[in-house]
Amino acid sequence: MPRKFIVGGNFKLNGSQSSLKTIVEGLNQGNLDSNVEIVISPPFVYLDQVRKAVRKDVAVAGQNCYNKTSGAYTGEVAAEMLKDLNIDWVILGHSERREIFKESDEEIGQKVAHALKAGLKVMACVGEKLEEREANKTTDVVFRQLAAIAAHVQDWKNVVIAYEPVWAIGTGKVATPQQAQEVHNSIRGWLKEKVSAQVAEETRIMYGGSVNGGNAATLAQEEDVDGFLVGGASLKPEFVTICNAKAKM
Ligand SMILES: O=C[C@H](O)COP(=O)(O)O
Repeated sequence: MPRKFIVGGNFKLNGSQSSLKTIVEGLNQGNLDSNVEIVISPPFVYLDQVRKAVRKDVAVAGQNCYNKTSGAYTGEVAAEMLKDLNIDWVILGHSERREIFKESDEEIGQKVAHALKAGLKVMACVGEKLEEREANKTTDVVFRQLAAIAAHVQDWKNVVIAYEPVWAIGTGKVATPQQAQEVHNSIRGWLKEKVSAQVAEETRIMYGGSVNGGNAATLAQEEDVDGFLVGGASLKPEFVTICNAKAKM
């Protein structure tokens, strides 16, 4: 069965009630390819507003969640709380969480385990830094991050992998289609070897890093690119073009 193309919009720390209303209205009026799964991820405080306002064929994700259900963890949000708001997805292991907030591979693995147990679907992010790529350590890094995630996954149906090379995030320096394909193919190979051929075949691998309305269609043609995780451009009208990039082939 072909893998359903999936496009995520990670709004990061951006937006206001007013600007998100405009973005949601744009999506609601947009001509979106029904063969593509679309998930948008506003900051926590706007999740409820966005979920209630956005069309029902667009899902909503948290940008993070903690690995505890409740307790004295000031500032944290539980997977169960996202579920309580009827949020279906969560992004975990984003490089900004890894770098700025010092989340370790193991902590991310625990968050993945907890989120899946709570019934969320997970976009699990992996990706190398520029110096790691230049030192030919891309697959070492990506496989290490992947192993920490995979150790906590039983049912891969609820997991999508987002390959996001750190050097391409927010820099305008998008990976070439060949660079993306090469790593995606390696990730699929890793899944085949370490998990199963079926999981390798069925698990979707998104690319993230400076995707925009101009480069999405070319990237989408690569065999192992099953979608995009979009940052900056997801806040703009061109997000609709990105969502439809596969259909334009
Ligand atoms: O989660 C999204 C990625 O960090 C990509 O961000 P970007 O599209 O702004 O480069």
